[in-house]
Amino acid sequence: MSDPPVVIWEDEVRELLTYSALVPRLEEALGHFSRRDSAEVIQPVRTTVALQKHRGFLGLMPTYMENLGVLSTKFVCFYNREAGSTLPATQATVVLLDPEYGNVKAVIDGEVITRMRTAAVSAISAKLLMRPEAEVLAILGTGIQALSHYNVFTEMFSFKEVRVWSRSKERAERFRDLVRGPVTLCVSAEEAVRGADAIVTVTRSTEPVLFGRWVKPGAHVAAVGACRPDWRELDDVLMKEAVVYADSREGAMAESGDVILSGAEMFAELGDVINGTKAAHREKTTVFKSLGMGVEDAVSAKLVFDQWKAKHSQP
Ligand SMILES: NC(=O)C1=CN([C@@H]2O[C@H](COP(=O)(O)OP(=O)(O)OC[C@H]3O[C@@H](n4cnc5c(N)ncnc54)[C@H](O)[C@@H]3O)[C@@H](O)[C@H]2O)C=CC1
Ligand SMILES: O=C(O)C1=NCCCC1
Repeated sequence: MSDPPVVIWEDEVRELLTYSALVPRLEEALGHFSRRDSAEVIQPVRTTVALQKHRGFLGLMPTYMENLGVLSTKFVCFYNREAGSTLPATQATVVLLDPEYGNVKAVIDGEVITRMRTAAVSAISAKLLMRPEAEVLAILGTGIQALSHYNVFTEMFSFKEVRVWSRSKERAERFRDLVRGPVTLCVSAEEAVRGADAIVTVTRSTEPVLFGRWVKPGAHVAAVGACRPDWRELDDVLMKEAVVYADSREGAMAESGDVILSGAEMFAELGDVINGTKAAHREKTTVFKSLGMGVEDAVSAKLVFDQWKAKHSQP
């Protein structure tokens, strides 16, 4: 009989996970994923089950990384909530299994993992694709992901200004009160992004909120929301003018309205750039379309579990 699984919940995950430990593991995982070597990664495109009555979806994200000895799946529910709803946009849990025996080793809160690994991957896209002299960051949206993106982008880069836009003045002010650092609140998305060197879109919008005509040539955009084939955050002009990168080519072709509906060509995966098989076009306007991948959750969960074991084996 195997031991019962350990349960590692939100406060403990927050304590165990740091961007400095997470970022190199995610870079390595993105590189492994793009090599398409089944001993390194088996990660099918997310399966989604519509929760029509609740305007949501259940996403199942199984992943096996043989060389790392990691078998996991994330269950993530995400919703297209009514405007003004205070219910969460996503809820997630990661289950870590023993690949040899098949038993569940740990059930881990997926909220902190989702917010930190998503923001960390956007920061990796900026590390690879943003101009090194970048001074101004703009964030569209002021929710959970906006906060984690603010945290990791200001930890990894030295921006002179961080601008933020929300449709609601109250939410923008709450965001300013929550962050540890300066932020300029903007009254429109256009005001926030005009002249910005890096732009992060982290809204629940299903229509474009960022338009190519506002974007400074050579800027880098990390587009994180709009994870359904008929949802948009970016307009056709931006998608067609930019060099487009994604976390997963298959994921973007199946799930990204910005990619599918614009007909934009996808140039490369981030992992291709990490592996040196595709160029990083820092000199051009670039879009990184993030959908989220199981490998990101798998290496994050392994890190949490390893740290948890180290902490609990201490005398
Ligand atoms: N790519 C990935 O790996 C992941 C993507 N996501 C996606 O990122 C987005 C943000 O997630 P959270 O920060 O957790 O959500 P949240 O609910 O905490 O924040 C959403 C933000 O979008 C704003 N918003 C809602 N509707 C809008 C509209 N029509 N126009 C402009 N702004 C609007 C809200 O005011 C809020 O500031 C969601 O679309 C979510 O599905 C979330 C997790 C992972
Ligand atoms: O990868 C994830 O986790 C998510 N991706 C898109 C929608 C919400 C969660």
